[in-house]
Amino acid sequence: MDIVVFGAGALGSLVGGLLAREHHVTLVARDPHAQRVAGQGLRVTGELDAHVRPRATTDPTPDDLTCDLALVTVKAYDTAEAARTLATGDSDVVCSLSNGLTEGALVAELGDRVLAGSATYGAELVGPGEVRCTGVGRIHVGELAGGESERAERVAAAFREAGLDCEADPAMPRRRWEKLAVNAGINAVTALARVENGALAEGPGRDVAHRAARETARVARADGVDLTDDAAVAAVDTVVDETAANRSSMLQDVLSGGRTEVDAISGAVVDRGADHGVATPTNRTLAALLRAWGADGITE
Ligand SMILES: NC(=O)C1=CN([C@@H]2O[C@H](COP(=O)(O)OP(=O)(O)OC[C@H]3O[C@@H](n4cnc5c(N)ncnc54)[C@H](O)[C@@H]3O)[C@@H](O)[C@H]2O)C=CC1
Ligand SMILES: CC(C)(CO)C(=O)C(=O)O
Repeated sequence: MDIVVFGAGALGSLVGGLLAREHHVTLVARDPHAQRVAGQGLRVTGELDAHVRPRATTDPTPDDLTCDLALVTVKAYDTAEAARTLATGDSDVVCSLSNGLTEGALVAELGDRVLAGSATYGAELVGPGEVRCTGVGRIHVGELAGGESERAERVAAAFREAGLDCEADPAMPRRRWEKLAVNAGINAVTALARVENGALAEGPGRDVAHRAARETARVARADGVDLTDDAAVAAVDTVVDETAANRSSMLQDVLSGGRTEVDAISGAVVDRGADHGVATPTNRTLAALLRAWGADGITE
């Protein structure tokens, strides 16, 4: 398969690097990472080990973006710009693995080429040309509206050929909301409390994460998605357990002084809740604290 990974930072470099073991992969990244990958290849270290030579570019032409599959792995707030650039090429299918509710921005530019996706692999960019796998997770792809999908099956099979754990999921809307509940709980609380995911296995952080997840499930149901409070809480507990040693991507953002995805995660739960008249006091508080940090954040 010809695959473009748009936004090859931590997650995109890990997934793109693993896909390059079997497929023709182009990473759209920023320098110095892109330059190092183009010159010396990409090293995958940590829980997985590979040295691959995908193409890498900072400034893709429409030809570079013409492919069987475009994977979007930018931060949620960069999705709209990524979609506008991808629209200059001719990709058969576009699938985002970003956290948060980002599909709207993709569909606005790319229409029915868009599939939904979610990933629970853990990735950290060590430096130019090297990405560390901090957790072997799973990828799901499927139609935005749900249902069986030949093209999602094709994408999942291509991922599996390259040794990634990937399934096509006919219940993608529910899975997306479940992942949102996980991120609303884990990412926001670990970023504010400055703890690894495993710290939410017990204690006061666990309770806040559960409240945020239950609120997200209530909003999901108001949005027509069948996600129970218990399922959302169980999903948080499972991810806490499976990724105990991970620093969530939002904690990594806070520690590096970067921008967080608060608008697409806690903020999206609050906004969708308001649309449906569902109260979301925990997510509202978490979003306000994250935005207060973002406005004037201390990183040490
Ligand atoms: N890192 C992780 O373990 C996981 C991350 N995610 C989600 O995946 C998404 C990406 O996360 P990370 O990889 O951690 O972020 P990241 O910041 O490491 O990677 C995003 C990359 O996209 C690049 N980018 C953005 N716009 C670009 C453009 N126009 N041209 C070229 N490059 C561009 C940025 O320079 C950056 O390197 C987020 O939504 C995150 O929440 C989901 C699961 C796990
Ligand atoms: C699954 C989880 C919570 C892993 O840390 C994640 O999605 C993230 O860090 O953004």
